[in-house]
Amino acid sequence: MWGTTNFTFEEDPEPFGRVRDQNIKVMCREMGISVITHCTHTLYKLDKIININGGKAPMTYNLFHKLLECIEPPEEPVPTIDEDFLGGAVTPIEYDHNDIFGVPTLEELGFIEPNNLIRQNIWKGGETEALVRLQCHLERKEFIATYGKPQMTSHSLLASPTGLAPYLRFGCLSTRLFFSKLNNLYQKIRKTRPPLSLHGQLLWRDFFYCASHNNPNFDRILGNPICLQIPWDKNPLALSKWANGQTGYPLIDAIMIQLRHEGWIHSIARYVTACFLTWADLWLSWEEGMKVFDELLLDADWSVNAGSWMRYSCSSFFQDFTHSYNCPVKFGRKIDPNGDFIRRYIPALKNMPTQYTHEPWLAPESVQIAANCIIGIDYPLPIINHELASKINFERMKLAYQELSFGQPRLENGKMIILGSPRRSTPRMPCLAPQK
Ligand SMILES: Cc1cc2nc3c(=O)[nH]c(=O)nc-3n(C[C@H](O)[C@H](O)[C@H](O)COP(=O)(O)OP(=O)(O)OC[C@H]3O[C@@H](n4cnc5c(N)ncnc54)[C@H](O)[C@@H]3O)c2cc1C
Repeated sequence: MWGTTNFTFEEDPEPFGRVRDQNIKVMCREMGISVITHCTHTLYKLDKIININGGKAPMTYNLFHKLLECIEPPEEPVPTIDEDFLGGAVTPIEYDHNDIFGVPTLEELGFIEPNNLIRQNIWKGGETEALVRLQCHLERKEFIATYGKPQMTSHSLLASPTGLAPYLRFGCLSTRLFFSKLNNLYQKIRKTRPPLSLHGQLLWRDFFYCASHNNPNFDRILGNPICLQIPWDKNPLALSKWANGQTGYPLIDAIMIQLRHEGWIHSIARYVTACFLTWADLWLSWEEGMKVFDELLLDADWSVNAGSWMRYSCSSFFQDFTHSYNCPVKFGRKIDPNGDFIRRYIPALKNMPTQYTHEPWLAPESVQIAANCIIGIDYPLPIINHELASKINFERMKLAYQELSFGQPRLENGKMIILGSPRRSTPRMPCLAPQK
């Protein structure tokens, strides 16, 4: 951390220290500058977890969680401005500070906003904003106590004024501060347990950081030892339609337009669109989806993004979980029964009667004319037949797993479960359920 030129140098205890960091230290040493390193971006010292796991990163969240019991808890955060900021601790600045040092606007930087951009000033940058959000977040005690079983509505898909991921991503909010404040709160209220608790969500972040340790190919399929080499299709046109919200499936399109306009989408929205792009519908590579998220998400994070894409495309991190949001129409009706979310982001469907908002191609011609939205002209026809595609893809996935010696699939309560092969002692594979 750079603060003054008068640090005391401490040997870095990290065996996995990055070459860049080492180079900086060497450079500083040559210049007579001391450097002190702290583990701050993650909660835990990841090399310790890897060491006690025999030099390998744990590949399931359960194992990761167990290993945490064997190492010391995260350090307490150092006192920060948040202790005082409500009390009015203000750094004196010159009256013309903004003129001289202010951040230029997008226009001043030469970016022209597209006309159709629904830009909302949702994500105000900086630590002060992060701390206010954290405070609000913690005040929502009930939400925190029952986190993991939230009642989803279409409103839940909108950016929340207490969202924190972009602040963690840019270091405006310390993960240790977040964790420690949660700890304090959990001592007072009833809590859910990881992996579903908010605590558990933060640990997912550390889990993916840990899993990507020493794996430079973590964000790609080729050469990535932890990723199943599933033979995904290549279809640049379909990829572009997905990325630009033109698949003809309103829920998917509304989410992708929201992402493009606002730089954030809800966790479940990420999951739904990831499934659609990969195993549920388009059978395109998770790598491509990850690149789009990487470009558009404000909280885009190399480890968490790639890790999540691998997980939700059934390519890695196999553990018991059931895919249940893979049908955009069915899930769309459930979460957005009145079509409010869809109309917000797809003006072409504004006047489409609610019964057709999730399947506008089924609207009779007279309804389309009355709604001023001709499907195929004003809004695209569906890019794919979901029912057919999900059945075909399901067979392809079965084949891919079999060829990779990942055991025989079986049916349970209408959902397909693929058991990991004993040879690889892989935990149970995700349930792949082609939905009607
Ligand atoms: C395909 C896909 C891609 C994703 N890409 C990213 C990414 O690039 N960066 C990113 O931070 N998260 C990513 N996530 C995880 C998760 O969706 C976001 O962290 C979460 O939606 C952020 O919203 P929030 O600020 O309301 O966080 P909350 O739900 O309030 O959670 C608090 C914090 O916990 C962490 N967290 C929450 N859920 C997860 C999770 N499933 N995995 C790891 N950490 C989590 C985040 O740091 C987050 O800020 C991705 C998920 C999917 C399915």
